[in-house]
Amino acid sequence: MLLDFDGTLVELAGRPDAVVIDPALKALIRRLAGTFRGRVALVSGRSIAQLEGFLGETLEGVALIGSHGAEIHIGPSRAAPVRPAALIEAEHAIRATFAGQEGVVVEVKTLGVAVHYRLAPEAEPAARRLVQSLVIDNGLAVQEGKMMIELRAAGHDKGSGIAALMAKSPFAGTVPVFVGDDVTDEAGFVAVAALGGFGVLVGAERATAARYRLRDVPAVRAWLEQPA
Ligand SMILES: O=P(O)(O)OC[C@H]1O[C@H](O[C@H]2O[C@H](CO)[C@@H](O)[C@H](O)[C@H]2O)[C@H](O)[C@@H](O)[C@@H]1O
Repeated sequence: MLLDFDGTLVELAGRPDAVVIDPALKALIRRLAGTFRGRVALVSGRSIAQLEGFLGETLEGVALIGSHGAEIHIGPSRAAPVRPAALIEAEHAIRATFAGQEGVVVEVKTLGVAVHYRLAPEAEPAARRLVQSLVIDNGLAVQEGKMMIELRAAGHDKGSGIAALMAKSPFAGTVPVFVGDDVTDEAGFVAVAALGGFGVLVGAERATAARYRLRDVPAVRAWLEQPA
């Protein structure tokens, strides 16, 4: 059972650090880790450090794919690329452009820098122009997201992360199900289908590689709460 985080397990919030982790979510994740005997993973665009910050000990027995597939933790095994040096320059350029612009949030992650304009939608064109101009054969790629655009380490996506996870114990030989809501999740839907499993899109109908759909976060949580 492979689960996206923002917009799937937790409701989207105005700012990246404002998501609400309720006790029921922690209890659900613990229960799933038991039900699926360790074959549960969070698959997020967030860094693993961010996920651990939100969920702490709840993640015991849960595998983690972070940074859009670049970081993979299964038990004691840890894999992640080196942070591209170009991210430092990119962060400076982004901060210089949006300094003092109310509502624009710059999120610095282990392997990326994101510009969020959920609270300042008028900043979207400038954010897109800037981020796209900063990819110049420097190991960075543009990642689209909901009301944000990000520069991140190139060469990975949620599909490659899921494929790597599914090749390892205790996931190898099982059928993957991946639940997600965002464009970054589409590569994951393609990957699980190629492995004989299926994707579940969260949200309104759209063109997708997922086979099934759930309406929203409460619908995901209710589905996962059902007895196995
Ligand atoms: O792959 P995910 O776990 O869904 O992470 C995708 C991005 O989620 C976060 O941004 C989104 O959620 C924020 C908090 O609700 C919201 O303010 C923002 O508009 C959304 O795009 C996170 O901040 C990003 O780093 C993740 O890549």
